Amino acid sequence: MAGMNGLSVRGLCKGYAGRAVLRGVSLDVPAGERFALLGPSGSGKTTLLRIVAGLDHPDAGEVQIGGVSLAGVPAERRGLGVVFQDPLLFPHLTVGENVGFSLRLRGERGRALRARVEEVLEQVGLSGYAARRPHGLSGGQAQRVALARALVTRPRVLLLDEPFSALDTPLRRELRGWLTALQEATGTTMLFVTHDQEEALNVGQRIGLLLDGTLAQVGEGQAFYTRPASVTVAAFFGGVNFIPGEQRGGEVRTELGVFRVPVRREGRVTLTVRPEALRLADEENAVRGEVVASEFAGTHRRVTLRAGLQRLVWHAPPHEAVTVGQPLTLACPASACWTIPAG
Ligand SMILES: Nc1ncnc2c1ncn2[C@@H]1O[C@H](COP(=O)(O)OP(=O)(O)OP(=O)(O)O)[C@@H](O)[C@H]1O
Repeated sequence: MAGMNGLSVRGLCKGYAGRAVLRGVSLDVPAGERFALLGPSGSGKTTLLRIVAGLDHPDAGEVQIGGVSLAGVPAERRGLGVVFQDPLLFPHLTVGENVGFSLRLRGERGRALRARVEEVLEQVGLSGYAARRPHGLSGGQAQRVALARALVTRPRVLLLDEPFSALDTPLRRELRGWLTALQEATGTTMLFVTHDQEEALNVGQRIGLLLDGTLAQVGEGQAFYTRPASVTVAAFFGGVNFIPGEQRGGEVRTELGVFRVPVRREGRVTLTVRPEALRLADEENAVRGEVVASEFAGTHRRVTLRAGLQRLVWHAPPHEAVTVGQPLTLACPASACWTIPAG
């Protein structure tokens, strides 16, 4: 039970013209949580959001809020607020009229309506903007008006589909911080769709990674780096070191030697260690090899070590003096190692 305003998605399937886009997606977003749905272009994020919003119908599965199915409930009666990448404001209406639009549709008028509109405009940092027209607004302001319009009816769940993708990076960062604070103030359950990892990590208290219509992993941001569920997930988050091995308990036997790891398993595995976690040291889990590449990459130096048939990538400090051809010993701290069951 996800609480009164918790969102649940159960076994959602959707295809277009015989091509599966969602292949049985189940997801629980507890009441009051900010959940980021992350995935590359075409992974099915928008399709999932549109089904939750009631703008599209699933082939199978259902959506629930507070444990109650929304099957057959039209979009406008689902108690949702939706924000898209395009703010979609009515150009001929004022900011206040845009924000109050859905309240008017519900028959609200007069002072109560104006007071509620002013209240949400203040929440999004635009008090005093009610009489303005949309055309004079900046991109960030227009998107905040769209958010005010979504919040004005006090939705049970707020859905956002790439709301900041059209804006430049500094503004995007600012709006994210501001959205997070706003969500904390209102306690609204939030599903935030993005293709941007940094944005997902920033906004989401938890993240769901959607790959090819399937949730590849759901959890806290850090787990995608330190405890990836698959090689694909690890690679999506910039993992590059994958070493086949045979695990017994907390040790993995590989071509590069025996590694101590913080997870116990038995059988064939892929050992992975983050490139930024390697250390220039000769200690536990050390790998000796020869540098075959050393490239300055701005925030770090990308060093490739060859050891036997394996390659290990290390993100060294940017000004570390490492040259091609030199021997090098790198330690893989046990706490930074992880294993993924093979096959
Ligand atoms: N109405 C539709 N008719 C046919 N195909 C569709 C329709 N809607 C989506 N698709 C296809 O479904 C796949 C998933 O689309 P979706 O928009 O859900 O992905 P996405 O993860 O949101 O990607 P993007 O970030 O590019 O929007 C795409 O291949 C898309 O072409």
